[in-house]
Amino acid sequence: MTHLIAPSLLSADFTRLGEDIEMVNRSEADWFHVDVMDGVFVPNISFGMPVIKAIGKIAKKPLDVHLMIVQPERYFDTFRDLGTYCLSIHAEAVTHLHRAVHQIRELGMKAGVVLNPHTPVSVLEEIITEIDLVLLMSVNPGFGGQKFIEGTYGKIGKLKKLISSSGSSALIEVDGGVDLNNAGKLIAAGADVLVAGNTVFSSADPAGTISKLKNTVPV
Ligand SMILES: O=C(CO)[C@H](O)[C@H](O)COP(=O)(O)O
Ligand SMILES: [Fe+2]
Repeated sequence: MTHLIAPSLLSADFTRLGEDIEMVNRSEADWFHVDVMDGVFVPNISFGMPVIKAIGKIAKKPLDVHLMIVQPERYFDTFRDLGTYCLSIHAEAVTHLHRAVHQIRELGMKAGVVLNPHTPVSVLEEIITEIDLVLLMSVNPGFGGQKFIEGTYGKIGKLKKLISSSGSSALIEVDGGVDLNNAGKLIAAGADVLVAGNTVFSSADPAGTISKLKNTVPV
């Protein structure tokens, strides 16, 4: 499978969000990455249901929702109703991860588990065959435009080993500080999905940058 690109709307220009969404619709991007922050799990608040509802009305590509909230189980139904394709929850935010991922799948969504930079891949050992995606944070969550953590390459390698040795078909997504310099190395390490916020939306040619990310070759 060729890698997928998921532009993060966190870095979009909210005064012209509709235009930025239309740009992504027309671009070579595969998914919309939607970052939901509650000011408790992470030290920032992003946007909530009315904004996501508006995004869903015009987005023509699947919504890849990254929940950075405590007790995410409270909102699984709501995110399904908002048209979420893949719902990712932090391993650090739930006590009963197994129950939570099954609830997500039973609602008809793909289930993703997110790991903060300090959380080892080994926490997924007993659940890797029951999830659709692992989202590795390559920055500490909460803000766009942060510096990529270099240890992520090694973590992707460990995750790849766990996935292949278990027979899991989970995708590996990398989120935070992804740019045109590290994309090729991330794909070579085994990343299937690259999230990019600042790199896309602060560029002079966002659609062109998405195209460059999409056509990046492993190095
Ligand atoms: O989850 C996130 C932050 O918590 C964002 O998806 C991520 O930071 C993307 O932004 P950038 O590419 O600018 O780093
Ligand atoms: Fe994210």
